[in-house]
Amino acid sequence: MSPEATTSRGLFISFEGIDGAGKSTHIDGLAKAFRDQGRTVTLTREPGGTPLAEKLRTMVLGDPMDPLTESLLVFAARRDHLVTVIEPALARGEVVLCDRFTDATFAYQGGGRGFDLQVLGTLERWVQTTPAAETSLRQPDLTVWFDLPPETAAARLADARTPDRFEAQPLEFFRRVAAGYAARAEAQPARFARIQADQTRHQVWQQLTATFVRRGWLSIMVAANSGPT
Ligand SMILES: Nc1ncnc2c1ncn2[C@@H]1O[C@H](COP(=O)(O)OP(=O)(O)O)[C@@H](O)[C@H]1O
Ligand SMILES: Cc1cn([C@H]2C[C@H](O)[C@@H](COP(=O)(O)OP(=O)(O)O)O2)c(=O)[nH]c1=O
Repeated sequence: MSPEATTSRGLFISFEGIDGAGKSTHIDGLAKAFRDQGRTVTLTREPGGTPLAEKLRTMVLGDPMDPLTESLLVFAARRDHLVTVIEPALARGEVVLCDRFTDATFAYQGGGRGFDLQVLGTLERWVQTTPAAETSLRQPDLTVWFDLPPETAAARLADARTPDRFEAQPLEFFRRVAAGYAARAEAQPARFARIQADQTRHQVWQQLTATFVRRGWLSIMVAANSGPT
């Protein structure tokens, strides 16, 4: 497929998985691949992506709080991020690569913390209903889910960095988070691409690019000439 044959509309792609799954390792390479194809890329993350949302991120990752407070803060950060960064970038026809979005809330606050999924669903509808969304609810066009056993992720993270409030959680917490992701993927299979993330970096990259080439979003040539940065 030639670069010209790929889509040029705005694309909203989120990346999900438990801590240590390998998202950060691959997102920069994907941004470069899209840029090599002439696309403008907005590379962003949640919680965060705006000055206000980054302040909320610092609180969520650092300060003890109850699960409802935590859920309200991540959704407040998301609303600011969505209306000031994501929707305008999509309206300009850009590729938005977002390190985590609402599936993380269902997985971490819902699965990990055991918080009420119906309340999360209500907050999701409030926050992601935007005038610009084609349907009334803004969702990613694709969610790339890095799936791997929590034991493998923990081994990767050991000594890698100072743990935040989530990374410091026991293995059992991440088993519940992983189950939360699996439930979201099962409920919305068309939106999810599951990546077997317990493979080598090269194999993970191959799975990722195949996912994008299959959808006509990356050309085979660009994918073949790129890799994790
Ligand atoms: N396929 C892989 N095999 C082994 N180690 C990996 C792989 N992918 C990433 N890593 C390492 O695992 C750690 C966590 O990866 P990272 O990309 O930061 O995960 P995440 O952003 O999902 O938390 C890093 O030290 C990274 O170098
Ligand atoms: C977006 C989001 C993230 N989180 C958590 C998951 C992660 O542990 C943490 C930050 O995510 P992440 O940016 O992946 O962490 P890092 O930069 O250390 O790789 O926030 C939630 O609990 N709920 C959410 O809605």
